[in-house]
Amino acid sequence: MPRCPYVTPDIPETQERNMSQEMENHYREILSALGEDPEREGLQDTPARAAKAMQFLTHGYQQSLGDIVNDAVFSSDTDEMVIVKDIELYSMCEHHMLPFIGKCHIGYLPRGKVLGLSKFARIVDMYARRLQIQEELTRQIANAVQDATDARGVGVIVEARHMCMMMRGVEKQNSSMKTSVMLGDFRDNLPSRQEFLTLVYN
Ligand SMILES: Nc1nc2c(ncn2[C@@H]2O[C@H](COP(=O)(O)OP(=O)(O)OP(=O)(O)O)[C@@H](O)[C@H]2O)c(=O)[nH]1
Ligand SMILES: [Zn+2]
Repeated sequence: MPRCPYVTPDIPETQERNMSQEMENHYREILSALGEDPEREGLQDTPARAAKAMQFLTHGYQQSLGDIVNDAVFSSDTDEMVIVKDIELYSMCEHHMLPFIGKCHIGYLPRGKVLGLSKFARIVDMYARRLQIQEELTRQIANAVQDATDARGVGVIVEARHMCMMMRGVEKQNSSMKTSVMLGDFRDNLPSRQEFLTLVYN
């Protein structure tokens, strides 16, 4: 798959142009299918803009865990729980390709090493900027933190509101979805799980 201009400046320019051009053509066809005139003044640049926006919204496909962690794993004697909460996320569900928007809380119990603070947000973004359902997003984030840190336990909670439930379908404006994944001590050890929930919600 061609790589994305937002993440990898070193990709061949022709590949980048091909992906943009292909998307642009499809957006033009969608506009025609809607009964619109893609050549009218207000829409002339829309296919190109929409293609660029879609490439940005899905740029996680062009990233890998190794790239974003980038060796920012540091030796540490800390063995107490670390929490990073309220990491905002913007994603799109794989069913409707409509946005779901919310936040993510991550906790882990280090085992000899800690992960650079910004990397938690980068991990969230990498998976959020791909198509999936919220449950899978939560699991992918948890597994990535586990892989990067070799922690004794990892907990991840995602809270989000889905546009496919709000703007269309059942049109419920006030419901939100909360998903969690607990690994290691967070799953097996009740006090650790409770400490995580207390630190996140109090
Ligand atoms: N579990 C889960 N479901 C999701 C997520 N995002 C969207 N959905 C649901 O995916 C389902 C798709 O159902 P379908 O019946 O195939 O599609 P639909 O006719 O568009 O469904 P409605 O949304 O009920 O109109 C819907 O119930 C959505 O609410 C998600 O992240 N997790
Ligand atoms: Zn959806």
